[in-house]
Amino acid sequence: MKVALGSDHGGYEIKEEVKTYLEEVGIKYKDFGTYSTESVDYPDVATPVAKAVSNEEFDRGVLICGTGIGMSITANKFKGVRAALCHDLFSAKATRSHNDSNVLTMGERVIGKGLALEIVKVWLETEFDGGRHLRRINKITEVRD
Ligand SMILES: O=C(CO)[C@H](O)[C@H](O)[C@H](O)COP(=O)(O)O
Repeated sequence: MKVALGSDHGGYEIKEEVKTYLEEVGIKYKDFGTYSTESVDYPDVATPVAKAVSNEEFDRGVLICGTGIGMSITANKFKGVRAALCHDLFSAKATRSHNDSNVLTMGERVIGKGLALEIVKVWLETEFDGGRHLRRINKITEVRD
């Protein structure tokens, strides 16, 4: 599995923790920035990460900002991206088994690094259940406004 990782300044500290975790468990990743706590605009980071998942260069994406909301809104504009904002373990597990989410977003101003790492772990480890959930995901793919 290859993970595309990114944050704005509001999610920088947790992004660095996630990198350490991925290294410890031997999961390949690319850090798309940001590389300091200097202020940046979250769409500028969410875009290359979501593109890398959309074009299947990477299997999954993890995006962190202050709330996780801006990252989620941006990432979900990309074809084939199912970004899920998760701040609890139940949602992190359910969004993998039911939604086959391929991008996880979190907010560093909402949760601490301990919970964030637990969320990343369960989200990376949980498989998609398929079945009725696949039918629903296919409907999402086909939705046009
Ligand atoms: O995207 C966000 C909100 O949806 C993030 O929380 C950003 O990190 C936040 O908006 C950044 O705010 P700042 O006041 O510029 O640090």
